[in-house]
Amino acid sequence: MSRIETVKKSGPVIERRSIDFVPHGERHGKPFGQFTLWFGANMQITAIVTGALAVIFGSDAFWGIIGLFIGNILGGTVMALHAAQGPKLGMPQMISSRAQFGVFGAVIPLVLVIIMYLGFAATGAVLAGQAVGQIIPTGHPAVGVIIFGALTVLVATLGYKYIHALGRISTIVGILGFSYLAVQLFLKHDVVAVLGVGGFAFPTFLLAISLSAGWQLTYGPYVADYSRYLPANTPAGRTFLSCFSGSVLGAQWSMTLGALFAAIAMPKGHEFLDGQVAFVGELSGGGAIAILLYLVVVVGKLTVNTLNAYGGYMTILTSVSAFTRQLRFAPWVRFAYVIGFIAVSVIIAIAASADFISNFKNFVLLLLMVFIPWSSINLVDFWLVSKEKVDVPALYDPKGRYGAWNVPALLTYLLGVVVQVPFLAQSMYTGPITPLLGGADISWLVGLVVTAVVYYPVARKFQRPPAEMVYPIEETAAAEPVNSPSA
Ligand SMILES: Nc1ccnc(=O)[nH]1
Repeated sequence: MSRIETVKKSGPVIERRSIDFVPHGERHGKPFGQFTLWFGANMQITAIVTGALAVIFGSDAFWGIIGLFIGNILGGTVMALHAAQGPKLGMPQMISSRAQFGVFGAVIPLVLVIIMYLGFAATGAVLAGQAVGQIIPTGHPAVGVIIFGALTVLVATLGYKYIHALGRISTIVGILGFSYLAVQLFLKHDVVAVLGVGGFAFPTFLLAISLSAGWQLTYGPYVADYSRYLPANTPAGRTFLSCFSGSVLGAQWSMTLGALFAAIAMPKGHEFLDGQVAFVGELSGGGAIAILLYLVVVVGKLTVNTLNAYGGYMTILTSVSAFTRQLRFAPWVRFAYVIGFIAVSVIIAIAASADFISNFKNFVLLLLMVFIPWSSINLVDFWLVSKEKVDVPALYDPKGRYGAWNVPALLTYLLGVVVQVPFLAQSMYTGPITPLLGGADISWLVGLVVTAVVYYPVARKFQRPPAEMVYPIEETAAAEPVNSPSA
């Protein structure tokens, strides 16, 4: 038992748990914490870039903003349905997907998710590194990236409590900074003049919806990680609403700014695209205010990048522990994994910052394709088939209820990936149906719906969910959830 004692000795400063079940006695917090974390995580420059892309790819600013809003609501619903699982599960989302795919089978979506987090961490570090470079000019872009990476390692290593604290800071900083930007935008530019000039076009409207829906869907694999310490009897509706409203409002605010930036900068020749971070500084009017706005950029990116690092390290641990069968990990193990993960992202960021925008768009839409079916299978199983009941010990046992490889689920997953191919609109590949839709990529919607419709009867036939939630043995001795939702 020496391993567990090492964990305990480190005290409460650094989080003790990783992919193991959070006992009811350690549950704390209120659903409102979901709002601030996800609002803060979305008040960031990459969301601004995503909003700008809607206009750059041809949407009128007004219709682009409406399309982005619809996409945020659709994608945000899926994302918050994952979040609402956290208090019940008491553990990270990706380990719970062993309930659908089997203890080894879950490794397939896990590896893809790890690559996605790495990509986000790398692309995010490029932008945040630029902002750090504006605050502390060294002449070497790599220095900003490395400083940002070090900050990410710090917060992700401290863990859950500090990540939520950063979310609260980021919410306040984001509201102040983004309000200032909005005011400057309206004072310096004739914003109303750029609205509605392009008219409505269905393909570009669909594209705007897909961009923001895709943005929200990327949070699915890790959003429940940040609600897993909430008391198990927290009403799912409250977790859902807090998370949903935070993520949708934060993203919509950022994306609206982005769509307007792009609409205004475009006639003068893609200014926003040429240097997103510098554009924000210029809009602020320069000087001390610009420095403050660069700080706003760094804080927003730090929040979401910490989620990438923390979610990334737990996903890697989940994959590794399928084979090693280890259950608990000491804080130094987290530190080692987080540092390894961030080091790789920093190296990619330094090596590959050119052509950032087009790579970013392709990257998000391409990776979405491989885990949209994961999202669909997870949600259908948890909410409709297993009906919120999980056998927690069996998640750690390839010979248990969930087995090693769940072949029906894995085949459905494969189908969910393949069915999207005709609908793809990628720089490397455009599906045969895409031109009929004017070039818009709706593969995400096809993937979500087809996978859900196929998986439901499959799961009804093959899944054997427990009649009641099964907790680890040490928990069953204790009474059921001890904290009230408002504790
Ligand atoms: N899931 C994410 C979306 C956007 N940016 C990130 O860094 N991560």
